[in-house]
Amino acid sequence: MWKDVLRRPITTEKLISFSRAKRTGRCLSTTTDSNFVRIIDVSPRDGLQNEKAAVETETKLELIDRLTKAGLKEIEVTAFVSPKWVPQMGDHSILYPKVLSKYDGNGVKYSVLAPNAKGIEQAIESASTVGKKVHEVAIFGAASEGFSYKNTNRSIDQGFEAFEKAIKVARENDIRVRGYLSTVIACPYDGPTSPSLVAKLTERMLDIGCYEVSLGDTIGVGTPATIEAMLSEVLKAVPLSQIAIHAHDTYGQGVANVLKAVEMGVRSVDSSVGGLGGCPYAKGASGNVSTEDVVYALHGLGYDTGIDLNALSLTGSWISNQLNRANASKAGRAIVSKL
Ligand SMILES: CC(C)(COP(=O)([O-])OP(=O)([O-])OC[C@H]1O[C@@H](n2cnc3c(N)ncnc32)[C@H](O)[C@@H]1OP(=O)([O-])[O-])[C@@H](O)C(=O)NCCC(=O)NCCSC(=O)C[C@@](C)(O)CC(=O)[O-]
Repeated sequence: MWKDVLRRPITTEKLISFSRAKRTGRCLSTTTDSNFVRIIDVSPRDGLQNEKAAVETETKLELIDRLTKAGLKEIEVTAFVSPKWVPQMGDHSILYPKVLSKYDGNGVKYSVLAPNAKGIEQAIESASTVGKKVHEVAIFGAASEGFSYKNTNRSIDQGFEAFEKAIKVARENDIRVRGYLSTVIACPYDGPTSPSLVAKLTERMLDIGCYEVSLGDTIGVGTPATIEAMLSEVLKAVPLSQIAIHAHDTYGQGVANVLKAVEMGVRSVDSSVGGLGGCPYAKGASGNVSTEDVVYALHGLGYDTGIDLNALSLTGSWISNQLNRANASKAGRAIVSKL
């Protein structure tokens, strides 16, 4: 029956209703009407993890402080991954307690990335040194075997075994778990990714206990057309409210891809101030889509993000100077030049 319905011309709005109805068994008639888009700034983690020169913990803390003051409500601050794999995140146990002791209770979510139970246990341990709890953990898997092995030394299925153990630890400690699924458009090692595999793995991540899955175009090769094709398939399997988009800007498509996802009803967007970022294990990947560019476009379309674009742009300019690199955000550069 679903195949018959989907063969007919269909609007995005209808598609989303069908997707929800299929999963929930109820018939819903409208798409999301929310005007608010959640922005999850991942620059202290995804943005910095690939920097060759060591970035001082104090610099990371100031970045987090500036993002907080610019109105970000969700910031991914570090990764409890093996420091042998990602040395740049090796200061997680110093940084995270400092973040929690300064900001815990201010209404902002300071989340961390972890690949396994050990990472979550370390995050819990480091938060407990200042009498705090971990705000949220993000686990990460891939929709391609090549990237899964390069990034985490394990197959997709072995990754899920690790996630189940990790989620058990998170549950026992009352910590919400977000999921990342990388290479949802293509993999630098395996080539194009099938949208139906992305849908299957997204559903699997939700089934094991993630509250949301962030779909990552890790190497930024997607276009609005491929993003739409991928999301259309995913939304046949899972509710829109449990999907986020994580775009990289390698081919300059980042904002267009985010807007396509938002047009389709997605209301959770990952981005990185100054367009910082890239994954050390994704050959050819450049920075994340810049938070400034995304916020500028969303505000221009009448969406609300709760973010002060001037303060955000100054933050992008500041961190780019600190890292001695060009500010990759066009909106950020233009805004700062007029301040
Ligand atoms: C998954 C592992 C650990 C497997 O790495 P492995 O070497 O296969 O692990 P292992 O289980 O055999 O253990 C080896 C050693 O690592 C230790 N270990 C084990 N776990 C941890 C941990 N959590 N923290 C610290 N240490 C850990 C473990 O204790 C042991 O220590 P030793 O006995 O040798 O001293 C490794 O591959 C790893 O840490 N990978 C992380 C890679 C990474 O962080 N990549 C970037 C993030 S993903 C990304 O950027 C994409 C995303 C999310 O942004 C979305 C997108 O753009 O698509």
